[in-house]
Amino acid sequence: MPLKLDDRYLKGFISQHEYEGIAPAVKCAAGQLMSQKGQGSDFLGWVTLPEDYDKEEFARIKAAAERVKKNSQVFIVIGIGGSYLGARAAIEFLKSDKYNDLPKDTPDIYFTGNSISSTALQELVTICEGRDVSINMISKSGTTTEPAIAFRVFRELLEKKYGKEGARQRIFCTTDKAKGTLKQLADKEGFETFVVPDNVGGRFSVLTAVGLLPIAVAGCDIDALMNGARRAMKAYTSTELDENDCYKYAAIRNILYNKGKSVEVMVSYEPCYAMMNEWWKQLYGESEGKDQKGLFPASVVFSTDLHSLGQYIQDGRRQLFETVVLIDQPKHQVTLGKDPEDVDGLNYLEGRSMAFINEKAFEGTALAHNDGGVPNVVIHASDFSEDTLGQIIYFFEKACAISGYMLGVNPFNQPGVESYKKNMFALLGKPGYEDQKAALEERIKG
Ligand SMILES: O=P(O)(O)OC[C@H]1O[C@](O)(CO)[C@@H](O)[C@@H]1O
Repeated sequence: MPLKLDDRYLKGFISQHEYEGIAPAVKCAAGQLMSQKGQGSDFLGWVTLPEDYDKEEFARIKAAAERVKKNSQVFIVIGIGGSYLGARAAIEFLKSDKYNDLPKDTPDIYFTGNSISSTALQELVTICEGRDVSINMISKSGTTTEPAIAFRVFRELLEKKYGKEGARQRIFCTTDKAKGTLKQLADKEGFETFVVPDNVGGRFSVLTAVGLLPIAVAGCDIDALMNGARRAMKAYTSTELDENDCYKYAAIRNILYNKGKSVEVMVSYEPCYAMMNEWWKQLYGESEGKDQKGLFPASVVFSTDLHSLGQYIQDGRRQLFETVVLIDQPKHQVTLGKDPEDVDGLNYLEGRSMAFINEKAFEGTALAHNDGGVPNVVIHASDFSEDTLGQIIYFFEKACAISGYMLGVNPFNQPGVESYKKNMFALLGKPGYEDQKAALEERIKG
């Protein structure tokens, strides 16, 4: 079943003539994207990736995943941003946010190199003690500090445990096909490598080896994932808004942004979607937040966060709209039984499934938030299958590109992230940053 955008909770916030008003801008953005004439057009490899991905490498990914499944109890995935969020989000969506704790015949999977916390790193080293471990080091640039630090620690751990040759069989590197420190290191040490294509940016890379190897190690069907993405690629081509929910979502975001909404809150009613929210936040935040423009992407999981951020969304500053992703078919059903004494007063729900209760929670919340002045865009997906996930990924990637072009930014660069890196390198005394060091230290002294 294809994704379905439901606009009933936008009534009173967007009128038909506003869709008509923005339609030419959507067409223009789609033209820029599909003719490859817009800004950042060197990074459009993801557009046709579901069809023209490297089939030989895809087979190698599956073979590597089978080897890891057989010889490892723990699989450590090292990467940050687009080099980790998509894989983790997919595994939690398809399997569970409690994947490591549930019974399974695949390795535990841990993600590291996504912070500089020695506490987090050391805890993971402890978890690996006495267990068979393989590593996937992922960095498109091959130079990012956070994963490089973690890789140094885990490479040493594996070499101590298995010897150089043994470790070599257990280390997989996903990086640029030719350049970067990681590629050089992998070639020198003889680690198996997988490629992040030049024309696919980090946040658009989940359907390359970046996401596919960890997802396959978790026992997910990566063929079905690519099939779903391919179906979305074929489905979202019309430039008519009422025929293309992907472009309609991009249009709605821009209509609401233009009338003063500055924060988009991604809402899910499933805890296993929380990391998909994180993946989406990087996708939209890095793509649109530039030139002093862009919606701020935030996220919540309901009903959990209705008991924390719910107050603000209902009643705080009115700069928000919500995008709700609803998964129609839960992975597991739970139905409420009867308590003869009804001490908890829940007998009125006897025989009701939790999915039904969750649905009523959503409907009640959407209406309440509408009453509080918060528009809701709703996107229905049918289930937690690989096929559906492939569609969701492609839907948000393509909508992001269209939306970014409508906003007038280059959706495919991220110049802003360099600022913290430069300062950190200078403060750490990295060669080449000597001039900035003294000035920064002076500012810190105050
Ligand atoms: O894969 P890399 O090159 O290590 O980059 C990781 C992440 O860092 C960023 O470049 C930001 O610094 C993201 O765009 C990217 O997803």
